[in-house]
Order: sequence, then C-alpha cells, then structure tokens
Amino acid sequence: NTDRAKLMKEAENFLTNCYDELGYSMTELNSRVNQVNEEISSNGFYAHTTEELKHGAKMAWRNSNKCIGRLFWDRLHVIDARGTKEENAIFEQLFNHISFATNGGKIIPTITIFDPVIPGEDPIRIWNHQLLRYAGYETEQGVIGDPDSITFTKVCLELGWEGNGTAFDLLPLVIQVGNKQPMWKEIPEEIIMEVPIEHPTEPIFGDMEVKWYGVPIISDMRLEIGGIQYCAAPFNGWYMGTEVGARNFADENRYNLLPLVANNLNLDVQTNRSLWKDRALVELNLAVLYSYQQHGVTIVDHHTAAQQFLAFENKEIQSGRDVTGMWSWLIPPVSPATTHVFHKRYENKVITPNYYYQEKPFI
Ligand code: HEM
Ligand SMILES: N=C(Nc1cccc(CNC[C@@H]2CCCN2)c1)c1cccs1
Repeated sequence: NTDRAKLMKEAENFLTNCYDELGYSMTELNSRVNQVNEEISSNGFYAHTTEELKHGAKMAWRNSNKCIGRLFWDRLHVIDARGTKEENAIFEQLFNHISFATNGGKIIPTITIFDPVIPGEDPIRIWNHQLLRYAGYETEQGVIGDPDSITFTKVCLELGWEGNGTAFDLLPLVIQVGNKQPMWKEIPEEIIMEVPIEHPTEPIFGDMEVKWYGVPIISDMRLEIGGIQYCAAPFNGWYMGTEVGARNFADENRYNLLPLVANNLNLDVQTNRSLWKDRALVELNLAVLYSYQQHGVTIVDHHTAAQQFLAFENKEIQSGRDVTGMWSWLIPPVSPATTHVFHKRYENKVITPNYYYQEKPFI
C-alpha cells in the first residue's frame, strides 16, 4: 500500500546516503536495500542495525538547522536502548544517561534511543521537555521558579509528586508506555550536577541564591531516520552560556533577573539610555560562564561557538554537502552582529534524518 511504498522510499534514501558515508560498496547497499524491502512488505516496518541507528542519529544532529553546535556531530555517543520496555528499566536508562553524559562535568554529547513507534506495539513517551529542569508554581505572590514549567509542574502534582516550593525544585522524570498510567520518579540527587551562579567580582544577585543545572538534555523531540520514528530519544550537548544567561535568567517570562542585577550594579534603571539592561545582561552572562568554568562543567561562550560553527560550515563544504540553517536561531541573543553568522544567509531546507517537535502527550 502507499504507506509501505512511502516507507520504502524513505528507507532507500537513508540507506543510500548512510552506506555511502560509511564507505560500503554498491553490492552491500543493494543487498541491505533488498532485505529492508522484504521486511517492509511483510511487516510494514523495518529495524535499523545498530550501526545504521548510530550514524542516523549523528546525521540528524548534522541536519539540525537551529543548532550552532554541529561541528561535533560525528562525535555523538549513541546508546542503543531499544528493547527496554519495562518502566523501571526505562528510568534506569534515563538515570544512566544523566550520569554518563555529565561525566563529572566534562560533558559527553550523548543520545539514548528507545524503541521506535512499531505497528501494534506500545510506544514510549517521555513527558519532560528536558530530563533536568526546574518547577514553576503560580501563587498569589506571583510565579515561583521557571514560568516555562508551570503546566508540566501541575501535571506532576496531579500525578502525586510534591515539590518543595522553591525557585529551583528539580522536576521528577515522567514516562508513559502506550496508554498506561504515566509513571514518575525523582532523580537520585547523587547524579545531579548543579552550578551555583556568581559574578567574579560583584555580588550581582544580592542575597538571592541563583543556580542552574549543568547538562541540558532534550527529551521531548522525535528522531526520524529513514522513515522510522523514535519518539523517545533524549539527547544532550553542553550549554552555550547565553542560553542560561540571556534567556533562562533574563527573559521577563522566565527568571526575569535583569532588574535585580541592574540594581545590585547601581545602574540607572529609570532610563533606557543608560543601557542598564545591556550592561546587566553582559555581567549576568559573564557570571554564568565564570561559574560553570569554576565548577568544571563544560560550557561554551557564544563567540567560540560561532567560530566552531564556521569550522563546521567549511568542513561540510569540504565534504561536498550543503550547509542548511535557520538564521534566526543560529545568531546568539547577546551581541549577535559580532559573529559571522549575523552577516550571512542560510537556507532553511529541512532534510532527514532530523529531530522534530511532536505534540505534547499531556494537555
Ligand atoms: C555539543 C554542544 C551543543 C551546543 C553548544 C548546542 C547549541 C545549541 C543551541 C544554543 C541551540 C538553540 C537552543 C535554544 O535557543 O533554545 C541548539 C538547538 C538545537 N540543537 Fe544543539 N547544541 C549542542 C549539541 C547538540 C546535540 C548533541 C544535538 C542532538 C544530537 C543537538 C540538536 C539540536 C536541535 C535539534 C536543536 C533545535 C531545538 C529546537 O528546535 O527547539 N545539539 N543547539
Ligand atoms: N545546548 C543545548 N540547548 C538546547 C538545544 C535544543 C533545544 C533547547 C531548548 N530550546 C527551547 C527552549 C525553551 C524556550 C526557548 N528555548 C536547548 C542542548 C540541549 C541538548 C543538546 S544541546
């Protein structure tokens, strides 16, 4: 039928590119294509070899148009967790991802790949946006914690989780197998690495204790390889400082810390022309980079990240591949025009394998 014909086409396209990149002969490619043909025509599905899965996940990173960190696409550590079906075993794999990727602060870009969507089998979904993230609570006195987490925090509370009501409560992991009751578990604190944020010279937060978690692990995107959908495939890299310093801490609808920092720096917040927001933003980002470095947790500044992206662009051209990108996400939110990215154009062509948004499993 058409679905199987569509899947066969996507499979053949992926296998051709993948086997070419891995240096296989046409004979080896053709025999694999025939084998996959058989599998699809009899089951409407085909299973990737571990090698295809690993290279496919790397190709997907290389094709991620919004990612400035793609220079290291070929050094992704891929954990093949297919066949993990039992909830407790899934939690164990997630805890292992956190500790392995954290690696004492010397972060290892890692992806753990669970079973794809298989016709007639229960799909696995991770309900968290990121494995490590802080809760958000709406109270009469205003929002406590991360406003971006308010909805998911309510879901966790409804599932029976209880937070401590602080601005930095780490949320539990929530997973669901098929349409079964979602299960949640607290992350063991011994595998969690957090960084207390401080400025090298000024007490920019006054007496407020500010911290952030070390490793960003995206857990709600779908990895598509050769027509196969992996809906539970959490992946991490390391932070670019501006993500924490210019967005998570600075956005008015996030932690909104610029007024606090500006006041502690004695800036004139009564007029825009003092550029108090800009000066507070730079000191806040400096504090983030300094603190991660002091605590031995990998982080990259936006200038270095842009230079690495330029190296990626050149490497891709050497490899005979077009560089695709989404300009609006590739420019950093601090001093964008000081990077080469700002001054050139990128074609936002979406090619697979890739990582995609998927609709939330909860409302
Ligand atoms: C190694 C260090 C890495 C750095 C510094 C980095 C940096 C970034 C940054 C700054 C963004 C924009 C995020 C935002 O503004 O919210 C981004 C987006 C993205 N990155 Fe990377 N990245 C890294 C590794 C990875 C890895 C290992 C993967 C997957 C295997 C990946 C896949 C993506 C994807 C799919 C997006 C777009 C997310 C979306 O559409 O919301 N990145 N990256
Ligand atoms: N450094 C990272 N940052 C990153 C990458 C992808 C997606 C995100 C989260 N983006 C969505 C957030 C939430 C609101 C706006 N930004 C962060 C990485 C996370 C996982 C691998 S790299």
